[in-house]
Amino acid sequence: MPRQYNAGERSRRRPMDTPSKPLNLRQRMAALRNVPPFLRDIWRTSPVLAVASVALRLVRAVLPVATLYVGKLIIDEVTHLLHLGGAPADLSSWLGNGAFHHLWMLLALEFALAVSSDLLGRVVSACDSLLSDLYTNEASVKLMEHAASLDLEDFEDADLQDRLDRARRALAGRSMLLSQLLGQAQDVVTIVSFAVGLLIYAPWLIVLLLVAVVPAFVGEMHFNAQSYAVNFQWTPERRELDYLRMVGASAQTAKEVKSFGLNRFLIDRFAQLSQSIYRANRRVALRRASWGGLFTTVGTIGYYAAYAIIAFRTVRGDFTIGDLTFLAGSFRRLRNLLESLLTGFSQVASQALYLDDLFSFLRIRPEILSPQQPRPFPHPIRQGLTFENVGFRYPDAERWAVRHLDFTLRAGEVLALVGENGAGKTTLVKLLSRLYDPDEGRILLDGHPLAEYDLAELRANIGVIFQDYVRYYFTASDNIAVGRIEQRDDDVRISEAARRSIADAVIARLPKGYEQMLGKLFKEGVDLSGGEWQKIAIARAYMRDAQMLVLDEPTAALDARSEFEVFQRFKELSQGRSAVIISHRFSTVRMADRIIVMQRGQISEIGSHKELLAAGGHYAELFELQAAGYR
Ligand SMILES: Nc1ncnc2c1ncn2[C@@H]1O[C@H](COP(=O)(O)OP(=O)(O)OP(=O)(O)O)[C@@H](O)[C@H]1O
Repeated sequence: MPRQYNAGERSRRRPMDTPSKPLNLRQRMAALRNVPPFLRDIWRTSPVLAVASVALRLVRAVLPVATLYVGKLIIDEVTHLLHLGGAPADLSSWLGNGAFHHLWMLLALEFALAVSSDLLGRVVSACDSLLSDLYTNEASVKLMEHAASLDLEDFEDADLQDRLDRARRALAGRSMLLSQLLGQAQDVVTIVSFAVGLLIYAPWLIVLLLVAVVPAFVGEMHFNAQSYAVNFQWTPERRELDYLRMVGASAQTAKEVKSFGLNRFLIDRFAQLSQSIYRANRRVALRRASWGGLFTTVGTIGYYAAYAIIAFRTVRGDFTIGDLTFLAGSFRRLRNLLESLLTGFSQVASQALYLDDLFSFLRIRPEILSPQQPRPFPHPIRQGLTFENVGFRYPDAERWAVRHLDFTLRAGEVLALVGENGAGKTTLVKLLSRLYDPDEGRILLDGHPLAEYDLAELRANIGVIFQDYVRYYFTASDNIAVGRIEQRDDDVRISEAARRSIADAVIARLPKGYEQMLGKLFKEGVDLSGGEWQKIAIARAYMRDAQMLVLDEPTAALDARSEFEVFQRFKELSQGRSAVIISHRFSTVRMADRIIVMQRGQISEIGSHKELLAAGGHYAELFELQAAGYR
């Protein structure tokens, strides 16, 4: 059974979770569910680098407290030596004096700790950056592969384009997330080590500490979520900025933009849009700065309160001078660490929101799939392709693009489709090559629904050249080879395809022949005329052993002689193959075995050129109209 749903249902299959207002705490926390799969992906990227980074960070995490403690011991030792008196006169007597041995040992230890910490830091960042690069590369490939698996319909969906855009940005920015997460883990260990020291000496300082840092954390969480919401809301505009940038400065558009004098319009529109985005960001940035300033001051007050208490208790004789430096240092470091941990956590939480975009994009599943057990594809096709009451409506469209299509494309037959603009010809072609599935009715190939055949095999057997074929900025040879990219190195096949589509004469005139880079994007590229590009594109159809050829306005840009020649060859070569040709030129159309006339998405007439002329209907009217132009 074909899927039956209306356009509304289809657009609802991927509801957009647009955070038009700032997300609440639960939603923000919920995004953290993306962290474990992210870490799993990182682990898979390179277990060796991941282990190295974590292990080295663990070692590095306890170095600060060790350093601070050795510092305390040094100060206590110095104070002790001062009390003993008998200071040495110069450095050499210092070095030789056994009484200073302990002090020297401590200094050497602190030096060793400092050097190790620096070196470990370097190695850790090298590991992180290698791991991030690897992850970004792998995830980008995954993103491309996934995008390639989606349906054409998905690509025509603006919501999906927004999501893809955010997924790409998520990927670009998310490599930092790894260092951040591992840095967080390292900070936790350091914090625990400092907190143990503080707990032994003065447990109440811990409470003071929390009071000092929590406001900053809450503030950060709030503003990070707001930044994300702004980013989310402005995705379509950001995509428009990219688009305007492209239209304003690209080889494809320069000709028209210049002759219409569109630059000012594009630049103004760009400036206006970017200014609006800037204003939205500025609002958040300014509020963040002012609240952030206030919260930091609260933290500083907490620190100095603690400092004053410790100083007072040292004077009272509860602590040594060494303890004073250790405690004040611990408190300051702990505060900074806690603050950065909490800020980091809120950043991780907001990065996790961006990861949501990446993962949710990767979760989108295509609907046009091969069946589990495909039916063997017929070689040759015997009965042909039958449309049974086929209807299709584009997502969110009110109108049916095509409806009640009932006809058979017989094996070996050349069928032409004619009809005015928007009549549904291209839609019909997209349906028969299963770029879309019908919303109504069914399409059968040799009596079985198209969906029962393997998708790749079906497409390999139907060679379609669309009217908006792509001009690849590749060499001439590769431009033809895209019709069957596995045969890219088969020069004979490529030149044969060029001969059939009369692209061989175009290529013969190129300075580097088949190796000539086409288009003006890359160095030494040569541009072609519209008709020349078209001949190259038609050659792609001949690269395939397709049993069915579909040419959607293949000759629109060809001159009269070329068109005639292309069709002569096409007729010769499509012997035994079925073909569908869409054309507005009756000189082409009349060569077909049968002609389907489409009007407003429906078939109004079917027959041979002669039959249709004799019937005196819409076809005859259109034919007369064009013929009159030549008289
Ligand atoms: N991707 C799309 N999304 C929504 N509507 C579409 C889309 N493509 C085409 N349509 C609409 O579907 C109808 C049929 O379009 P189709 O491209 O099949 O016409 P056509 O006969 O090939 O026209 P032309 O001769 O201009 O190429 C038109 O009304 C068009 O506006």
